[in-house]
Amino acid sequence: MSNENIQTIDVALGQRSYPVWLGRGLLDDNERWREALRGRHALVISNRTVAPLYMDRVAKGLHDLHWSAFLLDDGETHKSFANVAHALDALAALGATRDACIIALGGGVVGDLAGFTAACWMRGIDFIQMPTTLLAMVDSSVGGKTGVNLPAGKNLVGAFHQPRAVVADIETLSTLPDREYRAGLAEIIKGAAIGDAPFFAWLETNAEALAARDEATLMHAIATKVRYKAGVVARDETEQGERALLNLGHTFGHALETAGRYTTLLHGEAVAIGMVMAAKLSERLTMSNQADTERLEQLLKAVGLPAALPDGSDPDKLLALMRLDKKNVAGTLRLILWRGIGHAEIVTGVDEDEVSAVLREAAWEEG
Ligand SMILES: NC(=O)c1ccc[n+]([C@@H]2O[C@H](COP(=O)([O-])OP(=O)(O)OC[C@H]3O[C@@H](n4cnc5c(N)ncnc54)[C@H](O)[C@@H]3O)[C@@H](O)[C@H]2O)c1
Ligand SMILES: O=C(O)C(=O)C[C@@H](O)[C@H](O)[C@H](O)COP(=O)(O)O
Ligand SMILES: [Zn+2]
Repeated sequence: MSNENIQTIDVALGQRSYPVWLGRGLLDDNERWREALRGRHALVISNRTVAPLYMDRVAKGLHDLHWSAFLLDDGETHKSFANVAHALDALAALGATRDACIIALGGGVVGDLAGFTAACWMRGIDFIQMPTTLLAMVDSSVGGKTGVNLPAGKNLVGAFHQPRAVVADIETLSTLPDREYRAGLAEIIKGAAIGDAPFFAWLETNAEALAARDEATLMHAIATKVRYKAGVVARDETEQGERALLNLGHTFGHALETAGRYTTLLHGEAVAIGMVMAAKLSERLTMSNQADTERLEQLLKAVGLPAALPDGSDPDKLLALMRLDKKNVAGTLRLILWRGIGHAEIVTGVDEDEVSAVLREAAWEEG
């Protein structure tokens, strides 16, 4: 297969560096991704929606290996500890040795769970990310955050475990439902909002083309976001500092997802709303201005994302859920707040009364 139009973005982590390949037809290009497989065992983890669409292409590249598949039911609720145990059982049934490789074929749910399974089996084996959603291509497949949810909160169990390669075949996006596609745009907008004001302006100009899935525009957006995230991860792999900025909107967003028992809002939608809440809180704390909040809201709406709290949101419940966020320290809220387009900041000891006031106002506006 020709290398034309395939972009390679490196995640520079010394001996654990890996490529993110981005382009059309990559699932069929097994000569390329087979190099990341070291042993003779492979477990493909996917789900019941994605496997019928794309498993055949991956299977062609595994024909001479000892491999099997483990399929999740579809949905965020299946990113669970119980399913990690089932995936580990599948590795045992396969007779997987330490040189085995897990292939994650699907969206972020599959990728997070497969990566965590890889981190656990025999204290850590290889895995390859084959993201099939926009969100997974621009965010979850890159950077090695793996894990699962608990009923008490999002991603409360997990490990940092980097993949050996990311194979982002944009052809797979042709079957992705619109709502899921838009959810992926939220994580692209997030990257621009945190650290790239010119990219934010470019997104504003190209919002219509992006919403219409224009391929050249989309390729530019995906590559820009992946390059940005790869840089942050290379500088701060385990979130000792700067990487926490990638959590803009997530303390609110994860609380919204958990409050809806992982069934009402998609992750990207929750992050979109969460970013607006973070912007409003930042405005209230005089860190940013109303004009920038409005630009953020406008851009999110322009690509079809929600920007307001869902009907019936309970501010007290959301605040209680935010108290279990992993960024918090010494019992105080540690949030990613905003200095305006292109600038986010980690703020420790945020006053809960201020957070509560923003949530109440937002819930009242919706009610
Ligand atoms: N690890 C990280 O750094 C990171 C970053 C962002 C998000 N996440 C996590 O990722 C998850 C969200 O990922 P997601 O948005 O990809 O959701 P998802 O994995 O649930 O996939 C979205 C939906 O699209 C379907 N699907 C996937 N690919 C398809 C395709 N090509 N054609 C048709 N349907 C397809 C899936 O079956 C599912 O129904 C959340 O759990 C979130 O916490 C992790
Ligand atoms: O890669 C990161 O770092 C991120 O924070 C990316 C987020 O978009 C992603 O949702 C991540 O899973 C959140 O991680 P968590 O540490 O808040 O669980
Ligand atoms: Zn996210």
